[in-house]
Amino acid sequence: MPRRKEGVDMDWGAVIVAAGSGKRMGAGMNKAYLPLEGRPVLAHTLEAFEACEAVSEIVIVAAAGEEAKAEALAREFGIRKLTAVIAGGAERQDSVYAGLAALRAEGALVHDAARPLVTPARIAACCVAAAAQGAAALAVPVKDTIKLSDGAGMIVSTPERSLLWAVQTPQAFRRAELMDAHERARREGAAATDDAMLLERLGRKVAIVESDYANLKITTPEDLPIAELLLARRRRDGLERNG
Ligand SMILES: Nc1ccn([C@@H]2O[C@H](COP(=O)(O)OP(=O)(O)OP(=O)(O)O)[C@@H](O)[C@H]2O)c(=O)n1
Ligand SMILES: C[C@](O)(CO)[C@H](O)COP(=O)(O)O
Repeated sequence: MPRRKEGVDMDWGAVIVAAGSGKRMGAGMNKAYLPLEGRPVLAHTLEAFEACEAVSEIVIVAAAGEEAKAEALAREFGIRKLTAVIAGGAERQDSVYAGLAALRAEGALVHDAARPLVTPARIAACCVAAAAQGAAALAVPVKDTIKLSDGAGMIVSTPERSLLWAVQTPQAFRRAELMDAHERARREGAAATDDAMLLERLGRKVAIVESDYANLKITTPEDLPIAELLLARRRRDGLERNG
């Protein structure tokens, strides 16, 4: 059990969800295994959590049939905190739920494998905020003006931009509370594209922790060269993993 960290009064386990099919990337494979600066996207992601002192265990949620591939990758890149590799489900929500069941730590971090530029410092900041406020999520202020549509291509309204945040991962929760929220959503047929939604619908507060725009999600083809450039800039600025 790692020493309790200043400001982080609980131990944290990470659920790294890597069971998607990467349809929008169009690579014909799981984008978690695409090369980024010569190493798989998933390797970059795992290394950040391995390097974060607040994190004591890592569970990888792999696509069915890719469990051995994920485990071999974790071994190749020296991920010693790995405690389980399990099969994900049809939706991201199902994969997170499956990963939570394999986690033991009191605190649960949920992170997209497709966000490889997260840093140990940002992970730790999310843990500190969640330990203090119950739950927290990394996010960045929205830069564009966002429109709500009628679903048929017409603008309906413009939400106040100063109140809008583009939420990222990790998102941090007390594991038992997040598991309960997932179980209630499954019973009630509630779908969620992130985990904070599952607490919001129960009236629970989730704190915003300002992140950086570099913590992008590798989603469409242009995201990989952007991530390469961001990594090169981080290396040039000497930030490496501790930014
Ligand atoms: N059934 C799913 C769907 C997504 N994810 C994971 O959730 C993260 C965010 O999902 P997304 O970017 O949508 O990944 P994909 O579902 O692979 O992308 P697409 O929607 O383009 O197919 C990714 O790390 C992905 O591997 C998952 O574990 N299980
Ligand atoms: C969880 C998330 O990354 C927060 O922005 C996002 O909702 C994932 O969406 P996806 O469609 O599953 O990539």
